Amino acid sequence: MRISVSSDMDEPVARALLAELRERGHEVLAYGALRPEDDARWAVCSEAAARDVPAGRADRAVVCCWTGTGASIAANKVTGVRAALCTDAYTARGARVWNDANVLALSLRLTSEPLLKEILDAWFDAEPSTDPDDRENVSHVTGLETGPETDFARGDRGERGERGTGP
Ligand SMILES: O=C(CO)[C@H](O)[C@H](O)COP(=O)(O)O
Repeated sequence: MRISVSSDMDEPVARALLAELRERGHEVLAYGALRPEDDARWAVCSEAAARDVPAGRADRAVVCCWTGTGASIAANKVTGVRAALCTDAYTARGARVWNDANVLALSLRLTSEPLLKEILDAWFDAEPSTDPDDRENVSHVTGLETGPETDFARGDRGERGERGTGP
């Protein structure tokens, strides 16, 4: 696969991520502090890496910052991106299976190199669920990017449940 990778900090685990992806046979496009002269602000480099996915320049992206939060927020603002901040392998697997996440966000602070490998194993091994309920959730999230607020989100009682009717 071709993977876009960004980090706002030139940390050992970010370098390990590049090396690990290349070791696994992926082509890597680096952004931010991982590329000379690039803009390393977390908002900017995360956006740049994430944009490669819906644009077809990359199959997936991995965006990193110290907490992982800013990188995931920036990536999720890009239309067509479903970015998931993952701090363990179970979450990374779930992000692929249930969320069909196409961007992985990582915390440089929390991700050790052994944990990084576990997260990448889970992230690349898992496939999106074909369960109709899971696909409907993914479609719903995709629709939020441009669509109007749904009755369900407004809290109207619908056939799906009672959300919004509590105290
Ligand atoms: O975790 C982050 C954003 O979510 C950043 O990595 C952290 O805030 C450091 O950024 P800066 O060097 O710009 O202060």
